[in-house]
Amino acid sequence: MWISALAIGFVAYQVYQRLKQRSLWTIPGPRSGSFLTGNYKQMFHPSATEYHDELRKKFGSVFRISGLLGDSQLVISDPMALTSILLKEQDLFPPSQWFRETNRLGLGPGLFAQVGAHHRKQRKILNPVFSNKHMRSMTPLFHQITHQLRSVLLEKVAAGPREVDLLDWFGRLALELVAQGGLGYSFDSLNPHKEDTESDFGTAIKQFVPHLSAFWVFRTIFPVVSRWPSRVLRFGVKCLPLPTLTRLVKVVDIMHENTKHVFDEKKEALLNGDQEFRERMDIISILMRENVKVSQEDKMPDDEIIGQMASLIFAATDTTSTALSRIIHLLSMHPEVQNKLRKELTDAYAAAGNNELGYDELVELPYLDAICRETLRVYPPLNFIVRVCSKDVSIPLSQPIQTTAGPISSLFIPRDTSIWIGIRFLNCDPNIWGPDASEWKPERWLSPHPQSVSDARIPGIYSNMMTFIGGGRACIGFKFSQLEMKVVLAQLIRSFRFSLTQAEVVWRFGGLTTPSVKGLNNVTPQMPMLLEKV
Ligand code: HEM
Repeated sequence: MWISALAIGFVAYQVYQRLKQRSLWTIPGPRSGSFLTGNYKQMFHPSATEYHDELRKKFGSVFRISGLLGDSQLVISDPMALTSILLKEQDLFPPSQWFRETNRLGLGPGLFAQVGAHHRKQRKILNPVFSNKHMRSMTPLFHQITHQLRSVLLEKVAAGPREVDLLDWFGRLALELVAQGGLGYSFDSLNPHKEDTESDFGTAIKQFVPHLSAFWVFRTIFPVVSRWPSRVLRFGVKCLPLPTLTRLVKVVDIMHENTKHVFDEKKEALLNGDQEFRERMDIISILMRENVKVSQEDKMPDDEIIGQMASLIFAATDTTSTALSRIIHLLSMHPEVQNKLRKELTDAYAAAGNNELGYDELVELPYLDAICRETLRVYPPLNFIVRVCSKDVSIPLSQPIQTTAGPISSLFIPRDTSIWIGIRFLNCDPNIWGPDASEWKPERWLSPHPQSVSDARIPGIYSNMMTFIGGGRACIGFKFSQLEMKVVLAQLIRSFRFSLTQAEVVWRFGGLTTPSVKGLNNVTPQMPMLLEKV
C-alpha cells in the first residue's frame, strides 16, 4: 500500500517538475534519446566531444538537452548569461546538491561542500595562501620534487629511448606536489620501488569519482539519504550486497584516516609551539597558524580544515596531471614547437647560470606561457561544470537566440533547472577567437588578441577563458597549477625528447577528459610516450 502511495507521489512530483519547466520547451536542442535517460548516453559517451561540438554548431550558445525522465536542462556558453550565473547572481546558482553532498560525505566539509556565506567565509581564510607571493616562496619546493621525477625518468632511459606511461608519473608528481606544498606531508608517490596498494591515499583518491559515478542515477534521493546519521548509512551499506559501494566507503575511510593523521600531527606541533612547525610554508600549516590569530567567529573548525585537506588533494591531482599530459602529447605531435620551447628554456637557464629558474623568471618566459595558455584554452581538463538554478530568474543574453516562440534576448530559467556551463564551447568560440578558434596555435598568445576577445567580457578568472571558471567559486588553485606546469616543463623539456609511440593516444570524455590507448579493451587512463635523453 505505502509503496503505491510513494510511487504515486513520485510520479506526481515528476509531472509537477516537468510542467514547471514548460517555458524551456521552446528552446532548441537535440531530440531526447529515451524518456528514461534523455540525452545522457550521448552526452556522457567517452567519445562524446564530437557530439558536443555538433550540438554547439547546430544550436548555438544556449540549447536544451533532456536529462532523466524528461528533465529539461540547459547548456550555456553565452558570456553575458554566464556572467549572471557565475558572478552577478552566483548565490542563485549553486552546484547541485548531489555534488555538494557527495563531496561532504567523501571529502569532508571543505570548499566543495559549502554554499553562500559559509563558502565565502572559508574562501576568505584560504585565499591568501594561494597568492602570488606564496607561490613564489613555494617555487624551490616544486623544483625539488620535480627533480625526483626527472631522476626516475632519467634512470628509465639510461640505456636508450623507452616507452613510459607519463599520465601515471604526472599523477604521482601532482599528488606529491599538493601533498608537500598543500599539506607539508609526503606520500612517497615518486618512489619508483613503491608498489601501489589498495590502502594508499593515491589509489583511494583515484578511485573516488569512478566508484561514486556508479551511483549517480540515485542522485535524486541522495540528498535525503545523505543526511541520515553515519552509523545508519554504514549499516545500510553493510546490508547491501554491492561491492562497489563497499569499496567506496573504504576509499572514503582511507582518505579520511590519512588526512586526519596529518592534521593530528600538525595540531600537536601547533599546541607544543614546535619551532619546525612555525616555519612550515605548506598551505595547511599556514592556515592553521593564521586560524589561531583570527576572531572566534572567523575560526575554521578542525573538521573543516581536514575537509580542506582532502578537497585540495582531490582538486589538484587529476586536473593538473591531465593538463600536463595534454601538453606533452601536443608537443610530441608538434616537434617543431617542442624544439622551440626547448631552445627558450635552454637559453633562459644559460642566462641564469644553469640554476633552477625562480618564479618570476619562469612566468616571464613567453613561449612557455603561450603553450600553457593555449593548451588550457583548447583542451580544458573539465569541459563542463554544472550549476542548479535555485529560484525562478531571468538573465540577459549577449545575443538574441531563436526559440520556437520567436527570438528572445533574455532567458527565463525556472527553479531547479540544471545548467551545464560550456567551458570548452566558450574557450573555442569562433565569434570570439576567430575562425581557427578550435585549433591549437600557441603563437596566438605572442601577439595582441583580436578586439572581439576583450569585447566578449568572458567571466573567467584566468586569461579570457573559462578553464578555471570565474566568480566566488572559481578554482582557488589556478596559480598553483600554473606554477606546477611551468616547473615540470622547464625541467623535463630540457632533459628529454618526447615522441609518439605506435600506440595511438585518444582522449576520452568523462568528468575529466583523460588519455587512453585506442583499440585497447582496457580503458584505464594512460598515456604511453617515447622518452629519450636530450
Ligand atoms: C589544470 C588544473 C586545474 C583545473 C583545470 C581546475 C579547474 C577547476 C574548476 C573548473 C573548478 C570549479 C569547479 C566547480 O565549481 O564545479 C575548480 C575548483 C577548485 N579547484 Fe581547481 N583546477 C585545477 C587545479 C587545481 C589545483 C592545483 C588546486 C589546488 C592546489 C585546485 C583547487 C580547487 C579547489 C579547492 C576548488 C573549489 C573552489 C571553491 O569551490 O571555492 N584546483 N577547479
